[in-house]
Amino acid sequence: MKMSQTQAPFARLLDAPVTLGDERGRIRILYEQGNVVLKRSSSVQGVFRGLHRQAAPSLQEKIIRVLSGRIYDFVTDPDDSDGVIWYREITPETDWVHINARYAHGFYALTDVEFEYFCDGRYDEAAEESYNVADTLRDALNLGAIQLSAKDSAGIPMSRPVRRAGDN
Ligand SMILES: Cc1cn([C@H]2C[C@H](O)[C@@H](COP(=O)(O)OP(=O)(O)O[C@H]3O[C@@H](C)C(=O)[C@@H](O)[C@H]3O)O2)c(=O)[nH]c1=O
Repeated sequence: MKMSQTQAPFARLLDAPVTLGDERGRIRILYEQGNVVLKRSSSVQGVFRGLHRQAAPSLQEKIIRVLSGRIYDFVTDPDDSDGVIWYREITPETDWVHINARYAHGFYALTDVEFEYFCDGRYDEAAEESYNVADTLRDALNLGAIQLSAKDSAGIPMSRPVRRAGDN
């Protein structure tokens, strides 16, 4: 990976080796070494990314945070037929949040948002499962317009109860 050494011995993340943009915003891969990847995505208000999960053996643990803006973050265990979709609000004041690899994960941008996430496990598009929960969330949370990518629109439709984490 290309690093600046202008203030050796400190290295700085230089031009991201991969920048992927679309109408929702962009993804930058800031660091990738072995199974460890650090990514940052920007999304405009109203974008929903997810729900995504990578199937075994391409499991992916994630540690996420919000750098600016606010999101509703969502997880559900697709293998639990009685499962619910859990959500919580995450802002820059929230600490890093761990997302277990068994969960399908996604978020809704309540404002324009910069989202950063560390993945233990490489990106494997062929192993990715995508669940479309847009209608479910629109009904449950009154979210208004939801902007999805074509890929996420084609995800498996999923309808489950939606619960705020911490509520029983
Ligand atoms: C995430 C990612 C995407 N891509 C490519 C695939 C595609 O052409 C383009 C956009 O990909 P996506 O639409 O899947 O990007 P995105 O919707 O931002 O996907 C992310 O969503 C959040 C909720 C997560 O939990 C992440 O793990 C990841 O799945 O970028 C990579 O090459 N590497 C990556 O690591």
